[in-house]
Amino acid sequence: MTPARVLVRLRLNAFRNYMTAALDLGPRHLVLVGPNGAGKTNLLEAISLLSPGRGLRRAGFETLAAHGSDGAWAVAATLDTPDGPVDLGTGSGPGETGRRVRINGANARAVEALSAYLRILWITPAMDGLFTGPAAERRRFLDRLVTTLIPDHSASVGEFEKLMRQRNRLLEEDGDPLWLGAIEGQMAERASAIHFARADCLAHLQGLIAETLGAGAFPAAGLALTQLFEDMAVPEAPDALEALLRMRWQQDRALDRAAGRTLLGPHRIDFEVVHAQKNMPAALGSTGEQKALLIGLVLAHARLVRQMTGIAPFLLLDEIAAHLDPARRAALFDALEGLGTQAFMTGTDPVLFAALGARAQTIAVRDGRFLAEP
Ligand SMILES: Nc1ncnc2c1ncn2[C@@H]1O[C@H](COP(=O)(O)OP(=O)(O)OP(=O)(O)O)[C@@H](O)[C@H]1O
Repeated sequence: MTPARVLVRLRLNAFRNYMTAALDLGPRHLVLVGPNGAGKTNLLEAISLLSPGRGLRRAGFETLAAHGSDGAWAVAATLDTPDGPVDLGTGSGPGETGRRVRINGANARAVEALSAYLRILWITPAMDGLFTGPAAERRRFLDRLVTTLIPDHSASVGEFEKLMRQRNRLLEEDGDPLWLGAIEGQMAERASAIHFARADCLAHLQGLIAETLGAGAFPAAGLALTQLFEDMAVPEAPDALEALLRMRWQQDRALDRAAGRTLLGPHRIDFEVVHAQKNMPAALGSTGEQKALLIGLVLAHARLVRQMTGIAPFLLLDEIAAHLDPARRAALFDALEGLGTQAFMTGTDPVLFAALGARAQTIAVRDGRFLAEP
């Protein structure tokens, strides 16, 4: 399936170990090969910054400029879309801690504006411990998935957390109850939207995983959010959840004051993944099995994003082939075809990508420069 959206040109300026670099691409997948420290992940990170957020390393924008430069960096891309080419760019000036986004030469009002043109999903080695690590990492992962469906979701999570910190401070200072009530009301509004966005995303994903990835290399996963309330079910209507949370936070003020934090809310939720064929928590799988589960989840999500938004998300797959046996690798490459998207993959050994054949363009990277096909 030929992708409807293709990243045809990428330019980097003073971005990490790239001084100036340009890459012209066709509709095929891209495989970047090179030794450790060549700049493969840096290139994926540059592409990831064409979506809202801090990119696949969650790095501070002020750390992205080439070491020893004046602190300015820029990433620019040309995207072929069904409506014609679109120029996208992002970057920071010297000493800036934020970043700006430009679309077809004009400053965008918000970074979320990028989502009208492309969506991006990624898998990196840092996610290898996703199922065994802390709940906060899984929550962040889930929120990133939701954000590829609902671009404002991450901003809502950020606003909720900011309000919650205000509530915690007010509790500590024994602040005005009226003021507390107002903050709890705003928290409840966001918390309800956040909860239902996460739950809906998992419910849709669950259906798609069973349908498309149930058998074979990427085992079907059972997905569920942990309980929001220990003692009662979540009401089905968003308004009812909002009202209930407002009431519970008001009731729990003394408890939360003693604990020094807000004990109840969407910031405490985890999500569980079960290896359905083995009926076993994902965390008990082998390294390769966990990787396959993660890939299954992300590929199913890519399908979901395409179904719900009409945009097939680009996939950034950093060091993806390393832990997969040859059968799973071949299955991954075949699965990419059905998604109708461009994938960008990295590895130190081109042999691992041989099964892609003519479906991919291979570019060698050395010291922040692109070489011809190896
Ligand atoms: N701000 C920066 N300025 C200059 N160089 C940087 C900056 N940030 C990172 N680097 C360097 O960029 C180089 C390439 O890093 P990158 O993570 O892209 O390597 P890689 O090709 O993915 O390697 P590996 O196979 O080890 O994962 C590293 O040597 C790193 O130290």
